[in-house]
Amino acid sequence: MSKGVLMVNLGSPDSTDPKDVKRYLGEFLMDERVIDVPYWARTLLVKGIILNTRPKKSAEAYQKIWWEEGSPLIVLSERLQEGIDDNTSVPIALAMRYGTPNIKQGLQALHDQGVDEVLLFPLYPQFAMATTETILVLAEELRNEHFPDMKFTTVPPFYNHPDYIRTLGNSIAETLKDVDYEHLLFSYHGVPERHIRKSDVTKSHCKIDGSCCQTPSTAHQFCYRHQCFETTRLTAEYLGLKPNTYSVSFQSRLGFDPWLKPYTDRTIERFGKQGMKKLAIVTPAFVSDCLETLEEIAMEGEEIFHEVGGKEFKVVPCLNDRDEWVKVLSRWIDEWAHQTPVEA
Ligand SMILES: C=CC1=C(C)c2cc3[nH]c(cc4nc(cc5[nH]c(cc1n2)c(C)c5CCC(=O)O)C(CCC(=O)O)=C4C)c(C)c3C=C
Ligand SMILES: [Fe+2]
Ligand SMILES: [Fe+2]
Repeated sequence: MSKGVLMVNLGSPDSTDPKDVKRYLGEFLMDERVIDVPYWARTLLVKGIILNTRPKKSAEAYQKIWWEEGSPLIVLSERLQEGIDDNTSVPIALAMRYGTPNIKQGLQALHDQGVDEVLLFPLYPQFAMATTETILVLAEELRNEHFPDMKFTTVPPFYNHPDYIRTLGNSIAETLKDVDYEHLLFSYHGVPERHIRKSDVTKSHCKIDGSCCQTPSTAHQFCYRHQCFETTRLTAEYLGLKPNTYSVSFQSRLGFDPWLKPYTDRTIERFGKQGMKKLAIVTPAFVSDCLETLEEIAMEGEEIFHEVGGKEFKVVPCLNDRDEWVKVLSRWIDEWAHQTPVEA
């Protein structure tokens, strides 16, 4: 068998034109694992309400962060792919869950190179129904329909992998080396609380309270909230952070349902109102900088902090194509590619 890798990230609109943003948001938000309500209700909500108002506002936000080469998320994912490509002989394709290049094109590119054993690599440290699961489900559907002879293996969420924690920790330490800060906020993309309950395989563990995510359970294999707390705990341990000098919050909520709390914008505001002057922020749910880090955190977040009296606001970049990260991922891929199959 011939092996290859399909790395998958979220995706971006093709341009900052509101029409392209609308097409992208339509594909994204009509995904039943993102807006997880019955089809008729999703259609009403997305096509009847959100797509009539949000594309213009989102397009303006994208215009603030767009690069000459295109969407930062896609450009940075491509740089990561190129870096890995230089470090391994295994064919690597890159795809986006929404927009282009899509997962079917990625699988086709590997198929055209003679690959019949694919390592599916969702570029998300923590599992979520709206990210990891939707990639794996779509890839499986495409395999059944178009690539029946392909074999899939999946990279599991790496939220607690020592290589990931070390790389994240080193990136934070390097960025904050000469920065005087009072608090480090770990801001993760939010999800509706309902998603956490839906992904609970025990159907009773996740209470979304002060203790469930710290109490051992098989539910944690699919608990985004637990995995965010673990990434934070392990990174803080690696960096030797003192208690009360760091905390967790969740950003980017959409709609009126309760999402994971505390919310990042309100946390930043509260810190400023309490008299904090110097805040540092890291966003470990994203491996590539994107709209949510470059605009929502680095621009809006800083503005909120300054409005309430904050002075210094330092954002740690995502791992992007950081040399140490490229080497870690190349090694993971090589280890998978060169392992000897277990004889039956
Ligand atoms: C950990 C990663 C992500 C999770 C979990 C996630 C859940 C989630 N997102 C939305 C709605 C939107 N997200 C948007 C942008 C966006 N989301 C992620 C990652 C996760 N989303 C990224 C990397 C990005 C940036 C994409 C880019 O092009 O840079 C947007 C679009 C922008 C906007 O209009 O604000 C929406 C909408 C939901 C509803 C959800 C879980 C249910
Ligand atoms: Fe999102
Ligand atoms: Fe939990």
